[in-house]
Order: sequence, then structure tokens, then C-alpha cells
Amino acid sequence: MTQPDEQDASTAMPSEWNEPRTISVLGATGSIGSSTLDLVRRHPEAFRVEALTAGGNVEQLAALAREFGARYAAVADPDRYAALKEALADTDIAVGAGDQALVEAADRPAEWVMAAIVGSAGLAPALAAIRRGVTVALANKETLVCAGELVMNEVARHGATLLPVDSEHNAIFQVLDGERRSDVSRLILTASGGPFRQTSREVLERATPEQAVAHPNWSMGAKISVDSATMMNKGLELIEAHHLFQIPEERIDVLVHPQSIIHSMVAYRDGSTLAQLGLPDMRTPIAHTLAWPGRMAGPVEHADLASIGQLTFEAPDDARFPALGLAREALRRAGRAPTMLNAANEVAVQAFLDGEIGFLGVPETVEAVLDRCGIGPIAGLDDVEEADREARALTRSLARRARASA
Ligand SMILES: NC(=O)C1=CN([C@@H]2O[C@H](COP(=O)(O)OP(=O)(O)OC[C@H]3O[C@@H](n4cnc5c(N)ncnc54)[C@H](OP(=O)(O)O)[C@@H]3O)[C@@H](O)[C@H]2O)C=CC1
Ligand SMILES: CC(=O)[C@@H](O)[C@H](O)COP(=O)(O)O
Ligand SMILES: [Mn+2]
Repeated sequence: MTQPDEQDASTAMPSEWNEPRTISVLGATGSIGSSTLDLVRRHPEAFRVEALTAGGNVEQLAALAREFGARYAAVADPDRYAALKEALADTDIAVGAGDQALVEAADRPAEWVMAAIVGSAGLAPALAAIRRGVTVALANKETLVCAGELVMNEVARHGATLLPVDSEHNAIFQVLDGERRSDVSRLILTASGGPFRQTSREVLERATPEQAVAHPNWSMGAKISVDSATMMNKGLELIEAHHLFQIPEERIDVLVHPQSIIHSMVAYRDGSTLAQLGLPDMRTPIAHTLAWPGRMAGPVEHADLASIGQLTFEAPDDARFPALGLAREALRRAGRAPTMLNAANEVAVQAFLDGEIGFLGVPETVEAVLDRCGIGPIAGLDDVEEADREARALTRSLARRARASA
């Protein structure tokens, strides 16, 4: 067999792979799903696709299922079942619709599962994959925000391998490789600052959904793009990092780095700080998880630091971007608070995208929900669902009230 250092650089698979890796992609029609399948498309010899899922976009899902020869395709919206069945009628691809069909997709025999459904809708399918004890590449950060302890306990109980896809967490995962956790002083999550990094509060009052989704560096789905604009994304990532790496909140910093070249850093107790760098393209962290524990050839160029010229840093502005502080507070309070923060944020972001509340209304509404949220532990999935439901109802009623008084 080829030795790793003799490997042809253009070969997709790490040299130790003897056969294609069977994979499923949950959220196949989204930004992360598309980047994942772009890598698979470039290296058909290395992967076999078992299952693909979408929310409602049956046309794209059916086209992808055909292209990649998937064995199962599932759509979340039950009303789209007939359309999906018809679109794949001349194939032997099995189809399903509804929440249970997403879980079935995750349950099918793939050794690697990409969890890239947006929002807490991704929790049950991600848990189903984790419970099979396979490798789960986790993009869906809301899963860890709304049920972090529960998810990490299930990972340990079922011997699953959880690989972080989120660029910051993937960077930290790479930088922690081979290091002892007890030697870590601090995690430093980098943040681009989003499209409104230099925008005054007065202008933020009138920010439109179109402006909010125009991220300066990354091309992403609408929900995470708005999260980046409010900086709630970094708050969610703080909670995600706490669960993934078991580091207390007070030892996780956020540093604004507008170029998004350094994806995060780890400071060690001997004074060293280690970083992972790359161009802002999710195909790099996704490729890392696809080939893990090896590496595969990827399409992304290395960052040309001479032409980039300057990497700059600044502290986050808590006054203009209160969402970060809200997430820290929720993590400190623990129990139901992060679950409610996440649910309130999902509803408030959608209300902003639908033109029902203003941009600053997003963190204001989340704060109001947290202020009213009863404390209590999360002992199981039922508690997560109840806290999620309660926060969604409260957020909707606060958003309605805000609209009525506007
Ligand atoms: N995009 C990025 O660069 C990054 C994303 N992430 C995280 O990855 C996740 C996905 O993000 P992204 O790809 O940008 O999002 P997109 O909005 O681009 O894609 C979301 C995917 O989830 C599907 N979906 C939507 N709603 C539901 C639902 N209720 N049930 C089941 N499936 C649903 C969508 O299907 P359909 O197309 O049919 O609507 C689509 O396949 C998020 O949690 C995000 O925070 C993390 C780091 C970076
Ligand atoms: C690509 C990725 O991981 C996003 O979460 C990204 O970090 C968003 O950028 P912000 O740093 O602006 O939140
Ligand atoms: Mn990120």
C-alpha cells in the first residue's frame, strides 16, 4: 500500500482508505449541503451517497438524489411527499416526508453523516445519527445550543465521533489535535464582525434583511447570515465551543478579525497561541471532516498572505451587538436558558426576514424572552421540546405586540 508521504496530491482519498466512504447529507440543498456535495462530485471514486434530505425544495433534492445515486431522499414538509415521489418515480430511490423521514434518513447505514439542517429542526436527525455510533460532521450549531449536554452525553454513550464543521470549531479541533486539554488556557473564537461591523446604532435601526444577509466574507444561508449580522452567531458559537471542547464560558474569548483568515485560536499555558488559517470557504473544514482522520485534496487555494497584506483585530462592541452578551448570560444560567435563547432567536430572525420586526428588534426580543424565562433543568428531550415550544410562543407574542405598537 502507498505510504502517506508517497501519496499523489491529486488523490481524493487518504491512502489508508480501501473503499469508498458511505455518506448521508442532511440539509443537502442548503449552503453547507451544496459545499459538501461539491467535494463529493469532484471525487466520485471516494464516496457513496446513502441518503439526502431537504426542507421543502423537492426539485433540487430530486436532482441531487439522481446525480449522486442516493438510496433514500426525504423532505421535511409532508405536503411535498407526492411531488418528491413523482419526481423520482422512474428510479429505485426510496422516498419519505415529514419529521420521521428525516430521522429515517439519519438512521440509514452511512458511516459518515453531515448534519446541516438549519435550526433546532436538525436536533432529532442529528441525535439519530449519533445514536448509531458513527461519525457525525456537525454544522448545525443550534443542536448543541439547544441540547448541548444531552447531545454530548449521547455521543459518549454511543461511541460516536462528533467532528465540528463550523469554521471556528473546526479550526480549534485541528489546533487541539494531540494537545492535552489541561494545557489549554483559553479558546479565542474569531468573528468577522459581519456586514454592520462599522455601522452606527442609528443606521442599524433601519437595517434591511437584504443588507443583513450580505455577509462580507462568507456565502451562507439566510438564518446564519442574519445571526452573523447581529453577532448572535458568535454567541451561539460560544455555547457550541463550550460543549464541544468542555471549556468554561469565562475561558472562551471573542476577537473580531474582519478578514476571516484566522478561523480561531487556542492559547496554551506556556504562552503559545496556535491558529488555523485559510480562505473563507467552507469546503476546507468540510473536507477536513470528510477525510478525517486523514486529509483529502480540496479545491480551495491556500491563503496568499502577501497579497492579503494585513490581518487586523479588534474587540467586539457589546453596546451595538448585545446578542453576544445574551448568549454568555444564557450559558452561565444553563438549564433551559440556552434552549430558549436559541428558539427565541430562530423566531425573531424569521420575523425580521419577514419584515415584521426591525433589525434591533431581534436581540431586544431575545432579551425579553430570556428575562421572562423560568429557570429549570434540561433532563431529557422532552424538556428541550417544552422549553423550545414555550420560547417560540412567547417570542411570537412579543413580536406581535411590537408590531402592533409600531
Ligand atoms: N453556511 C455556512 O457557511 C455555515 C453554516 N453553519 C450551520 O449549518 C447549518 C446549515 O446552514 P446553511 O447551509 O447555511 O443553511 P441553508 O438555509 O442554506 O440550508 C438549510 C438546509 O436545511 C433544510 N431545512 C430548512 N428547514 C428545515 C426543516 N424545518 N427541516 C428539515 N430541513 C430543513 C433546507 O432545505 P430547503 O433547501 O428545502 O429549504 C436546507 O437543505 C446551520 O445550522 C448553520 O448555522 C455553520 C457554519 C457555516
Ligand atoms: C463560516 C462560519 O463558520 C460562519 O459561522 C462564520 O463564522 C460567520 O461569520 P461571523 O464571524 O461573521 O459570524
Ligand atoms: Mn462559524
